Amino acid sequence: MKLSFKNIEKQFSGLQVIDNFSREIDDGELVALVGPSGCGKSTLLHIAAGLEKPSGGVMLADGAPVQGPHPERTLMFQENALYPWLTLEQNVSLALEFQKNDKQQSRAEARLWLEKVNLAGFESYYPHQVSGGMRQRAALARAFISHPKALLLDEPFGALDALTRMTLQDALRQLIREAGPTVLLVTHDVDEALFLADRILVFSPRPATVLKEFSLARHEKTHDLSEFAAMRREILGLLGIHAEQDDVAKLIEEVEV
Ligand SMILES: Nc1ncnc2c1ncn2[C@@H]1O[C@H](COP(=O)(O)OP(=O)(O)OP(=O)(O)O)[C@@H](O)[C@H]1O
Repeated sequence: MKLSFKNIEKQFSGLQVIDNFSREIDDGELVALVGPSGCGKSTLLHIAAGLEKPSGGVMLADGAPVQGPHPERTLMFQENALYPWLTLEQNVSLALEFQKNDKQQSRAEARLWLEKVNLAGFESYYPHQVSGGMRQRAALARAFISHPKALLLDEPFGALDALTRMTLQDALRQLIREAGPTVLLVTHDVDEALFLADRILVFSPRPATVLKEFSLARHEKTHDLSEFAAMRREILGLLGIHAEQDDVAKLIEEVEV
């Protein structure tokens, strides 16, 4: 699905959050949105999802104006939104049952998707009985089961520790390769953006405008991101973080773990 942001403006009670944002996101492309907290990244995702209406400009999905939410454009949040009173299988299956699919068939398909995200054997567990990483795996299965044409991911792994985040990034990349949706990814983790994205948009503080765009398409990537060191430094610099500060932040993170 091609997503087109055309001269998007957004204000909330006089607060200008998005200022004339225009970009085309190609079918099957993964674009990461990186920027300071509160600059308006989630607002852009909500506009693409049809949850918020722009104050100006137009949002198009495959050339048609976005009028509201649609299962073709699936949003996934950081805090997994699994229902605590349903098992993992029921949670994943629900995405299909909502679309009036046959219940037994939906359950069978949910089991297949849970297997794809390495959760075979945990179908009848409740969310509180599994780890945060496992809950996000289930949330990924639920996001992919209805074969969305666009996936809108808002800090999907932000609440996880660094190691779990990496294994989830691998799982996400594998699912994307198989299913080929267009993906918009909001992340605070520059390494996550470098690892997953074909393109990175770095935003200014509010109102969000694009400071710089980085293309990473056609790179065969691993978690060893040393070939992107210069780009990483530049992105962090645009965000006002200098390498030494970043190292200190990492050190603090390690000490806290
Ligand atoms: N529904 C809303 N009503 C009023 N103000 C809103 C609404 N949604 C967002 N805002 C405001 O718009 C600004 C941008 O919020 P948004 O969540 O898009 O930022 P963000 O870049 O995703 O931030 P973060 O990285 O911290 O999640 C904030 O000042 C926020 O308070």
